[in-house]
Amino acid sequence: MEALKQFDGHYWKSLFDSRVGKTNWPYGSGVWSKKEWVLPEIDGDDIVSAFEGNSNLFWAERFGKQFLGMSDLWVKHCGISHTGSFKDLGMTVLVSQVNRLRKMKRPVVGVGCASTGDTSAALSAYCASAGIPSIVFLPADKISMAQLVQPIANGAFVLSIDTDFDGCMQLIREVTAELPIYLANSLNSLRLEGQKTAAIEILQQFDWEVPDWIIVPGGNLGNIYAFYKGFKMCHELGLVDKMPRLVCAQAANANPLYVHYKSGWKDFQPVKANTTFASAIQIGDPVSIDRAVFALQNCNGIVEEATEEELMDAMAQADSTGMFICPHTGVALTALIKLRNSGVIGPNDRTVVVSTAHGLKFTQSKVDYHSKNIPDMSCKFANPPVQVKADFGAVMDVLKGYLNKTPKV
Ligand SMILES: N[C@@H](CCOP(=O)(O)O)C(=O)O
Repeated sequence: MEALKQFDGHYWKSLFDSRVGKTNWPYGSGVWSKKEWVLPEIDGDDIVSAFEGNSNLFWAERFGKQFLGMSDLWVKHCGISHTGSFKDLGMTVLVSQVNRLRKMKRPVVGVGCASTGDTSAALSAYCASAGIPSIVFLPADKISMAQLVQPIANGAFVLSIDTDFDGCMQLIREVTAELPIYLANSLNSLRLEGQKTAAIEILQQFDWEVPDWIIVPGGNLGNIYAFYKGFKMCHELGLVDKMPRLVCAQAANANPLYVHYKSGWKDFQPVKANTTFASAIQIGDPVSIDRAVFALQNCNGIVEEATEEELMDAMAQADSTGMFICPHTGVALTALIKLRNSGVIGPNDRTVVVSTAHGLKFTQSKVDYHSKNIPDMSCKFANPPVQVKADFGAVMDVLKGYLNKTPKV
């Protein structure tokens, strides 16, 4: 009891030994003694930090080395922003322009968009901030709860329509042709002017050295063109001496660009987009198809696709290295894995994967995966919580089993 009062650690060690047995305990006894807890000095290589300085650029060291044998893999987290996706970059430009138009007494009664969740979140937030009415068309039951609540909370006029994103897009185009509602989807080039700044920022973050590869998830396809535009502008200004190669990554369940690419860019055909965990890119008839094809053709680009199992496994693997990404970034990482495995992307190629939205918008799919609650998916990287009685011995037994399986330092 004296030891317990002093709380010097030895009490806990002896209790542990008596419950689970000394012999299997892999660590030295010193780990429990107070003097071992004097902190050693650390040097720069020891520092565990997600981001370089203040930026949203993450060196994916563990994911790159452990899973792909890569030394120079980076993730650009565009979802670490006000509404949690890259859409903020373009929407601030567009809504600012509308603000100006309204001050000039131009007849703009509101701003509207069709959305799979992120565009509507950004539009509604910036409009609310400026006091401009926003109108959003959402496909009923096809976006995450976190995304649905964003425009609702921001006071947008939300129409939940019994169709898919392509149906909503068609409707908002017809409506904005009739009413003075300003269309905020990415066919509006103001959006792309904002989004292209992510490319410029990447170059700045690498001190104007051009990465070899940029991998971007693609749905409505405005963003792949925005990245092209940003890199192209810097190239033409002489800030950099070459273009990176762009890879557009699609979900196999919504892959019109991939099919088009595989056909050698023959006639484009829209597809019926099937349900995908990458719900923000569940789009079969992308509005920016021509611009995306132009961009990819002009930078020796590639299109890849990811099955549901591939994208969920890639997301889980990335999360296990501390990333907590969205399923769309899982699509982009799958493209990377495929291109790395086929040798197209080399071990030392500087590669940037664009993470488009915050993982917290997609917790349900992560919960389903880690609960192994997805039909026809083995969920091989699932990490379900362990149910255990509120009893010291039971907890210690479970911990012993776990610690015996973990790599020893
Ligand atoms: N994924 C998008 C779909 C619409 O995109 P946009 O960039 O063309 O406006 C979304 O979040 O709504």
